[in-house]
Amino acid sequence: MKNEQVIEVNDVTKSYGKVQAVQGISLSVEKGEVYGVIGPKGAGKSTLLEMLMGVRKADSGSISVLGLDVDQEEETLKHKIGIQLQATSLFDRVKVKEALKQFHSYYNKTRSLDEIIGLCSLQPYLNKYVRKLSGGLQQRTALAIALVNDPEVIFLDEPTAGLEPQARAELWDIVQLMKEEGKTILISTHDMEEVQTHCDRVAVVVEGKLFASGTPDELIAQLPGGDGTMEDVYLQMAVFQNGVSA
Ligand SMILES: Nc1ncnc2c1ncn2[C@@H]1O[C@H](COP(=O)(O)OP(=O)(O)OP(=O)(O)O)[C@@H](O)[C@H]1O
Repeated sequence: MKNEQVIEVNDVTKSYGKVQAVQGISLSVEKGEVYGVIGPKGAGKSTLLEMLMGVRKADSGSISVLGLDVDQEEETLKHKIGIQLQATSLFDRVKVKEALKQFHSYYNKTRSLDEIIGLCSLQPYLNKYVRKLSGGLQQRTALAIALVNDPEVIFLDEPTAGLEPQARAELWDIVQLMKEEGKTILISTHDMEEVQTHCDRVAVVVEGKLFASGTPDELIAQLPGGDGTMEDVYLQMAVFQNGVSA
């Protein structure tokens, strides 16, 4: 049986003035996958994710998420996806419980707050101000907020950046639980160890283009000698980008 495609991206481009941030990317993501997006700084990862979330409009090409066109059916889609917002922006002046309740009230279809609090182990922090929490707890709060509408697809843009190992592990534990529930997760990260351990498939974006994609094992098999780690894949790709081995 063919796996269900949850995200289909077809030849998408996006420029900011003269900067061609995304230049003709096509990819597809299956239901239940943890799909990593990796690449050097400025490669176009955030721009790509933002277009998939429907918060940034592509210049050309098409994107369908859960069978919905992200441009035409943005309103419907908003209720079916979860976006991990940066904790510093929207809700850092409120307490964890208040932030959760506020976002919970925006949606018709929701997941029980108690359940989300349990999933994200936030019980001890409910009456603390978000901005006073550690980076890891802020990210967990942001992830909890992304789960309030019980989304089928979850977008995480560098959720573990700057976190210590324990906080990273806790965040990935929640991602794993979501995967086990059949959710589809798209995640950008600069941490190749995380990619190798947790991602089912990976898109390598370099200078706005899809340089390679596949499972971590498939990408590693493409290395000279066919052996190594995702760190080696990343280094190889950065070398390619500098034209050394092109
Ligand atoms: N709002 C914007 N206006 C102008 N240029 C932008 C804007 N957002 C991104 N860019 C440019 O587009 C290119 C791709 O940026 P993007 O943030 O998508 O890359 P990224 O791979 O997510 O980078 P990072 O790893 O640093 O987050 C970069 O050259 C960046 O400077």
